[in-house]
Amino acid sequence: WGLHKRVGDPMVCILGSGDFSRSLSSRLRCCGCRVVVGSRDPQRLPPALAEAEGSLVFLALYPEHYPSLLTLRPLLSGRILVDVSNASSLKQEGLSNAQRLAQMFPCSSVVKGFNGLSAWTLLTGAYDHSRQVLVCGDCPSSKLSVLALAQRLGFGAVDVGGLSASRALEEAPLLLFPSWRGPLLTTMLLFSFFYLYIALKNVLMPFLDRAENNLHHLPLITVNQALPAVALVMLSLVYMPGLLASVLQLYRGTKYKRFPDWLDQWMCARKQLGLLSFLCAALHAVYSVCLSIRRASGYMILNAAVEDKKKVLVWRSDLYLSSGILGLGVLCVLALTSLPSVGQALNWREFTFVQSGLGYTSLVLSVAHVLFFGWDFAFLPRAYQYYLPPVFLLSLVLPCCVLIGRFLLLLPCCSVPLNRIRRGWEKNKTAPTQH
Ligand SMILES: NC(=O)C1=CN([C@@H]2O[C@H](COP(=O)(O)OP(=O)(O)OC[C@H]3O[C@@H](n4cnc5c(N)ncnc54)[C@H](OP(=O)(O)O)[C@@H]3O)[C@@H](O)[C@H]2O)C=CC1
Ligand SMILES: [Fe+3]
Repeated sequence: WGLHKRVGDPMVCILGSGDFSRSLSSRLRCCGCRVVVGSRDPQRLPPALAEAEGSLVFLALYPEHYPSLLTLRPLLSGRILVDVSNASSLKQEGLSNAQRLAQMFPCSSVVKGFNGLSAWTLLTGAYDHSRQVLVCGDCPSSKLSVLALAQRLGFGAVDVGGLSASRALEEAPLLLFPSWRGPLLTTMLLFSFFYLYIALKNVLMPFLDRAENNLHHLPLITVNQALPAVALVMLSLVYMPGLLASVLQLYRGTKYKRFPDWLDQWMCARKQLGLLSFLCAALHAVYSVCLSIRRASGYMILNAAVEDKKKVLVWRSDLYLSSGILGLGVLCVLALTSLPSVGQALNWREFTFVQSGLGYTSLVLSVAHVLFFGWDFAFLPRAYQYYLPPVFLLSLVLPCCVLIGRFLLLLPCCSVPLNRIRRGWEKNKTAPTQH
């Protein structure tokens, strides 16, 4: 406490001496607050609540133990009780933890907050207000005290309304990676589609057709054919919503109308889609390295190069590898700049350059990689066996649409009005006239 203990520093009480309590009290002390911790066990810590003059009392215990505090009712009356508990399961019936607490202590004022933070964040989280504490409660002045304390501890503090909002706050931390759900599902669906498609074309059909047994393709070769297709389609899904938004703005002639919800959500999922695309591309690289070691196919191509006329083969396979490696490298940079700490170090211009400019570069490189790979096959009738076009062709459809769309939007007839719209011009509004 030493240096920080000054008259006038706020006094905060914490009931319960577990993980959350320890982390919270350490942060409070770092920020110049005086802290009193009360415990059930008088041996462990003296119950100093009676002499503590502060009005803020954090309840750092599980809600099923709240009734054990009923004996403290006279001491707690008139104070602000901060409920930091989380829901134990989603879609619970009846009152939230905070609402039940408010019923138990009618003479105290209950404020919900801090429950989205982990004990670890409290201990080590940055003091830069980028992490938000959501607070709700029925008494405005109590809420203000808690909001002020959250800001003092270096968090952004947001008032989300009355105590009726507490259920949502209690349930929110239970959701597992909510922003990743859609992108993960998309990845899995795409992967299943491509995997089954390749299995049908290269394993099942040859077996039915000429009893050829290709089952050994399934664990590695088929996976490594599906992965790049997924990576490529996912990457084009990153840039698709931006194009659609531009087209919509052009069509409406204004940027001041909200996008439809699905487009909004899609835009918000771009970072996750991009990172998952990066993951698939990286896995594809690792798989390919393993496969080529196994096959030693490199030697075969090198041997072929000895014969002069086959040099064109080397050219193509080297361009294929090179564009793939470069595309993956650019994706690496993109993934890195999506880390908050790296992204914050860039200014607005640099960030758009990296995310848009480099993003399209990696899309072009990946498309080139696939084209160099498939160029030979594309014109063989054998590639279209069983009326199933090769996977790389399927995986090119969306990326090519995106690249063509992007190119069209760069033409002056689109880019000039689009830039005007981005600067606030509106189609149906004439300039203000002077009277
Ligand atoms: N840990 C975390 O990261 C987070 C925790 N929370 C919330 O904080 C609250 C406490 O969590 P946490 O600190 O992790 O849990 P702990 O189990 O570490 O601590 C709970 C404390 O409750 C007290 N307690 C235990 N049993 C009883 C009982 N039968 N009667 C009365 N008091 C009891 C004990 O304190 P004592 O012995 O001193 O009385 C114990 O230290 C929970 O509601 C949790 O949801 C919220 C966000 C994050
Ligand atoms: Fe590849």
